[in-house]
Amino acid sequence: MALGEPYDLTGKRIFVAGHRGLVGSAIVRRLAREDCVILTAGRETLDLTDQAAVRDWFAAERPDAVFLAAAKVGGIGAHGQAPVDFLHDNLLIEANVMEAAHRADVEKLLFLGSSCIYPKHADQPISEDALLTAPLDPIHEGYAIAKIAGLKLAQAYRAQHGRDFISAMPTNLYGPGDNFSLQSSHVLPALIRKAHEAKLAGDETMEIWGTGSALREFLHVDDLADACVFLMRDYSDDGHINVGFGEDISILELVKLVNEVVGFEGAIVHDRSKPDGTPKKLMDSSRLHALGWRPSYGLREGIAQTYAWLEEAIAAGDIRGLE
Ligand SMILES: NC(=O)C1=CN([C@@H]2O[C@H](COP(=O)(O)OP(=O)(O)OC[C@H]3O[C@@H](n4cnc5c(N)ncnc54)[C@H](OP(=O)(O)O)[C@@H]3O)[C@@H](O)[C@H]2O)C=CC1
Ligand SMILES: C[C@H]1O[C@H](OP(=O)(O)OP(=O)(O)OC[C@H]2O[C@@H](n3cnc4c(=O)[nH]c(N)nc43)[C@H](O)[C@@H]2O)[C@@H](O)[C@@H](O)C1=O
Repeated sequence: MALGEPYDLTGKRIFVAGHRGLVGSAIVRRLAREDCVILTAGRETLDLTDQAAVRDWFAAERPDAVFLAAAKVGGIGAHGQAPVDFLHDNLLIEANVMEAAHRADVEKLLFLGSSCIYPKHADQPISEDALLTAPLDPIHEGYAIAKIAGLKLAQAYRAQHGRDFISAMPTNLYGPGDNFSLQSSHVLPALIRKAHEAKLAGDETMEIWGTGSALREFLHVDDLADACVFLMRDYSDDGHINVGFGEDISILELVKLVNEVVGFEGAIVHDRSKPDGTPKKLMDSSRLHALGWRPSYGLREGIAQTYAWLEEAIAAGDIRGLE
C-alpha cells in the first residue's frame, strides 16, 4: 500500500474494533454494503487493554484494515466518575491496537478521536490547527489527552514505519445503538429517554442538567460511519480530519426539538448542580468537505429516526443503559 493512494476495500478483511458500540455498530451496518469481510471481537473474547491478547489476535486473524472505534466513552457526567479509566483504558486500547496492526502488516487503520481534543475556549468554528493551542476542558482532560496521544501515535507510525494510519475527530454523535444510561450517556440519548419516560408517566416536568445555554453540534452516527468509510477509501495523510455536522444548537433548543419529536408537552426544570461543560464546540469540517463528503441526516430527521429505533428496541428489551 503506497501512502497517499486510494484504498480499495473490495475483498478485504476489515476489523471493526468496538463493533457493539454506537459507532462500531454503525460502521458494521455501513460496511455491509461493501464487498468485504467484516471481523469483530467482543470484549469477552478480546480485551483490547491486554497487549499480548491483542498481538495474538492480530497474528491469527491478519486483518487488512482496521476501524478503531473501541474506547472508554461517556457523557459529561461519566468522566468525573472514572478519570483513570478514561485515560488508562483509552491509552492502552489505541497503543495495543496500533502496535499489533503494525506487527501484523495491516494496510490501513482509521483511529477515532473526538472534538474533545480541542481547547475549551477554542476560536469557533474549530479548525484542526487549534490542537494544543490552549488548555483543555478539565472535565474530560484525561480522555482528551488519550485521544491526542492516539492521533499522534497514528502520525508516528506513518512517519517511522510508513503505516497508512489516519485519524478522524467526530463531533457529538447520536443514533441507534447509543448508550441510554442517565448517568453515563451523552446529552441527546439522555434527553430522548427522559422525554419518552416523562411522556409515558404523564409527568408535568422533565429535568435537564445545567443551564441549557451550552451549544453542541450533533452528527447522526450513520453519517459518521459513512464518513469513516469515505476516509478509509479516499484519505491518506498525517493530519487528523474533523467530522462535524456544520451547525450547532443550544441544549435548551435541543430539548424543545426532542420534546416535539417525542411528544412530551411538560415544562423543563434545571439541575444546576450539573455542569454545562465547554460553552461551544462547533468544528470546522471544511477539509473533509473539500475531499467531497457531506452529512445527509438533518437533526430533526435524525432524532425522529433514533426515537423510532428506541421505541422498537425498548419493546424488544434490547437497550444499553436501560438494563
Ligand atoms: N459517542 C459520541 O458522541 C462520540 C464518540 N467518539 C469516539 O467514537 C468511538 C466510539 O464511541 P462510541 O461508539 O460512542 O462508544 P460506545 O461506548 O458506544 O462503544 C465503545 C465500544 O468499545 C468497546 N470497548 C471498550 N473498552 C474495550 C476493551 N477494553 N476491549 C474491547 N472493547 C472495548 C465497548 O465494548 P462493550 O460493548 O463490551 O462495552 C464498546 O463496544 C470512541 O473512540 C469515541 O471516543 C467521538 C466523538 C463523539
Ligand atoms: C462527544 C464529546 O463531548 C462530550 O462532552 P459533552 O458534549 O459536554 O457531553 P454531553 O453529550 O454529556 O453534553 C453535555 C451538555 O449537555 C447538557 N445536558 C443537559 N441535560 C443533560 C443530561 O441529562 N445528560 C447529559 N449527559 N448532558 C446533559 C450538559 O449540561 C452539558 O452542557 C465528551 O463527554 C466526550 O464523550 C466526547 O467525545
